[in-house]
Amino acid sequence: MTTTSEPEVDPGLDNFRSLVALQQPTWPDASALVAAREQLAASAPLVVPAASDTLRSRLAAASRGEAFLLQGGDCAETFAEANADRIRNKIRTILQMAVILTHGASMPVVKMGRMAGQYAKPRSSDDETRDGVTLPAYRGDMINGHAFTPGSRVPDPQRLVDAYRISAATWNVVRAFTTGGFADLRQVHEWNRGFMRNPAYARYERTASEIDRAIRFMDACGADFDALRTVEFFVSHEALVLDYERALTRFDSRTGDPYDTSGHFLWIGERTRQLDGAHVDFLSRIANPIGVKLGPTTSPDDALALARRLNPDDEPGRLTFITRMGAGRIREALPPLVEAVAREGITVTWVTDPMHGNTITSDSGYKTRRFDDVLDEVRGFFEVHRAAGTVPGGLHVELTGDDVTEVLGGSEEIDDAGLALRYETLVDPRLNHQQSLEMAFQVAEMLRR
Ligand SMILES: O=C[C@H](O)[C@H](O)COP(=O)(O)O
Ligand SMILES: C=C(OP(=O)(O)O)C(=O)O
Repeated sequence: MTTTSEPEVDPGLDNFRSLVALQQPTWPDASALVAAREQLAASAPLVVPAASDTLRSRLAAASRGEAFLLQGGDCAETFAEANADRIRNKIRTILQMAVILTHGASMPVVKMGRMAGQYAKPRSSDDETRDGVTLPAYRGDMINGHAFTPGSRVPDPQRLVDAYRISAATWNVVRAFTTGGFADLRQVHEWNRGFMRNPAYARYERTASEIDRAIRFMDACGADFDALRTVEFFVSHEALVLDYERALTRFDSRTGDPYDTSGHFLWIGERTRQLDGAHVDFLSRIANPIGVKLGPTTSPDDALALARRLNPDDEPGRLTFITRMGAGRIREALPPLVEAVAREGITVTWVTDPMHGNTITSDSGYKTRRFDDVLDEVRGFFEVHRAAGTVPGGLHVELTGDDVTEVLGGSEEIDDAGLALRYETLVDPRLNHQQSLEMAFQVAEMLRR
C-alpha cells in the first residue's frame, strides 16, 4: 500500500522545478494551479506500487525474450469518450491482438493500455492558426479544450483534477472488463472469428485455424477456462505534465520508495528526453518501470547516457526504449543504438512504436499514416534485432476499437477520400479495429519467424 509520509532522505522529487521543462502549459492562474496540485496530492493513488513492481518483472521477461509487450490505445484520450462503449472496444481490440500475438510468439503477452491518463500532448507548435485567427494549440484534455475558441484554448488547472477523476473512472471500467467474463479466452477467440469477414482474412486463415485448434485442444484436455477469465492489464501514459505526475507521487509503505501512482508505466516523449531536462530528472527519481521514446536523431551516446541516468543499477524491466524511427530510417538508425547498448551490457526492453515516425499529410490535408509504412517499421525492428542478436520485446501502437478512418490502407483499402468518412482523432491518426487485428496477424508471423 501507499503512504503519504515523507521518507528520511529527501528523494529530490521537486528537483525538476529548477530545470527546463519543455512542453508545459502556460497556466494563466498560478493560484488555481496550486489548488489543483493540492487537491491531487490529497487524492487516493490510481494504481498501487506493488502492481507497478509486477509490471517491472513482466518487462524484465520481455527484455530476455520470455514475454512480448503489447502497449496500445489512443493518441489522446478525451474526457468526452471516456465511456463504457469506447473503453470496452479498446480493451476488446487489445485482448484480440494479444491472443493472436501470444499464438505467434508462443510466450506471454504483457497487455498495457495507453489509457487512464493519456490526456496531454506535446505539440510541434505552441499555436494554431485557422482562417487568419491564431490561438494556443490544443495540448490534450488535461490542459485545454479542443474547440477552436479563445476561451476553450486557455489552459485550465481544474482540468488536471478532471483528468485524475476520469482516469480513475476509466481504470475502474478497464478492471471490470479485464477481470470479468469479458476477457474469457473463448470469447476473445469468437471475436477473432468475426475477422473472417475481413477481405484479407484468407491470408491469415492458417493462423486463425491454428488458434482454433489450440483452443479446442486445451478444451479437450480439460483446461480450466474459468481461470483464464481474468487477464493482467496495466495502464500507461506519457509523463508530460510534471505538476500532475508530481502531485500523484506517493511513498510505498513497504520500502519508502516514491512511485508515480498515476499509472503503472510512464514514458518520456521524444521531445522531452533531454538529459539535463526536468522530465528525465523527475522520472529518474520514481520507482515505476519507465520508458523513453527514441527518434531517428538519437545517438548511441544519448541512449547510453539515458540508460545510465534512468537505470543506474541496471535493473531488468526498469527501462524500456521505445524506438520510433520511421520505416525509411529504422534499418540505419536503430542498429547503432542496439549495438551500443548490447556492447555496454546494459539491460533495456526494446519496443517498437511504428506510428510516430511515419506521420504524413495526405493530399487532401489529413494528418495520416500509411498502414504499409507502419508494418514496414515493425518488420525493420525485427530485422535489426535479429541481425544484432538482441531481443525485440514489444509493440507500441496508437489504436482504437472503433471503425474510424484515420490511417491509409489496410485490407479495407482506406484511401485519401476515405479518410473523410470517420476521421475523429484530435491529434494523431490511429489504427482502427480491423487494421489493429490485421497488424496483430502480421506481427504474429514475424514473431513466429
Ligand atoms: O502524438 C504525438 C505528438 O503529440 C504529435 O505528433 C504532435 O503533433 P503536431 O505536430 O500536430 O503538433
Ligand atoms: C507524442 C508521442 O510520441 P513521441 O514522443 O514519440 O513523438 C506519443 O506517443 O503520444
